[in-house]
Amino acid sequence: MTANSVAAQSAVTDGGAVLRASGLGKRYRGVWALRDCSLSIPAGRVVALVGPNGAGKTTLIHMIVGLLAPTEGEVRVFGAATGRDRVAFVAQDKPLYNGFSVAETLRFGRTLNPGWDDAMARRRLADLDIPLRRKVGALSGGQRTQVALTIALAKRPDLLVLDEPLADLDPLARHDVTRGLMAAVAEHGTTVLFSSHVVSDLEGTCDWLVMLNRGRVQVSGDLDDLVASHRLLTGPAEAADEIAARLPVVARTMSGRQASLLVRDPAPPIDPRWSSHAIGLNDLIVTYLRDPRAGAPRDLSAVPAE
Ligand SMILES: Nc1ncnc2c1ncn2[C@@H]1O[C@H](COP(=O)(O)OP(=O)(O)OP(=O)(O)O)[C@@H](O)[C@H]1O
Repeated sequence: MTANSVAAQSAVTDGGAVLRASGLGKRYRGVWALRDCSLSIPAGRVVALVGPNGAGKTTLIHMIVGLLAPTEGEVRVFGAATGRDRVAFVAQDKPLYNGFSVAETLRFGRTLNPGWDDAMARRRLADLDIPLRRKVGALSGGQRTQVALTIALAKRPDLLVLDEPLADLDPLARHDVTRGLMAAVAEHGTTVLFSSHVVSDLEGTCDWLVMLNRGRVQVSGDLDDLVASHRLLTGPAEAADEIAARLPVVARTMSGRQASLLVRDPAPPIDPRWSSHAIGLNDLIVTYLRDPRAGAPRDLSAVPAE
């Protein structure tokens, strides 16, 4: 059995999860950057990892791709704790050789990666009007991102991990990048995990959401399930405590005699003085991120535990 077929076998035996973290934690000089991180990601998803600055996103990503060793717990990728040959990673600063031309960068990639798809890489760069002769150091920030992303895609990975790929892109380029990611998933079943602050770009792009806040997982789950499982309840402020005692309240805001409660898995019927509304993705994310204590550290994953 080859290494790849062992890994593929492992992916199947890991309950269909491409990635599974259990009690994962990282401490830097006595301070926890990430703690008690347990989650699993099914294959073929586009996963958005969101969280405020310093939430632990890069730390989690670096442990996933094998650049950092956990202080506690473990993360398994395709069922294995080590070995990341089916993973491509684009780091936040998109490290490329400035002195190389784009063509030389592609040649370098082809030399290093046995499964390299050169035709796709050239086609993609031509579609993006990025000249192969241009030195990488002379490209714009957005063009560098596109070159780094093209190299990652040309490796034909089963898991593509990107740390803030959208940060230095204009709205059109962000759209192109997210469309490219979705096409990779559709064509090759690649699982994509990317961190982002650009919450407005997530809708219509990702279908799985992981929210980190102050080193803890607030939420991890299917995007549609998450949106459907939350409701915004509005009603008289004096009855808010009574509702909060019965239902899992994620966040509450008071305005005069009116209270608004974001509730997870609300069990009807509720007090008839209260009304219940659906909540959009952006409002849901912002509400969680505003309160680091919101949301029990719980995995909504559909992937069964081992
Ligand atoms: N090498 C390091 N040494 C010490 N502390 C670190 C180190 N790397 C990260 N940290 C700390 O760990 C915490 C999480 O950092 P991390 O870079 O993972 O967050 P992030 O969510 O990616 O942030 P951002 O959105 O700003 O990129 C922060 O408090 C950060 O200061």
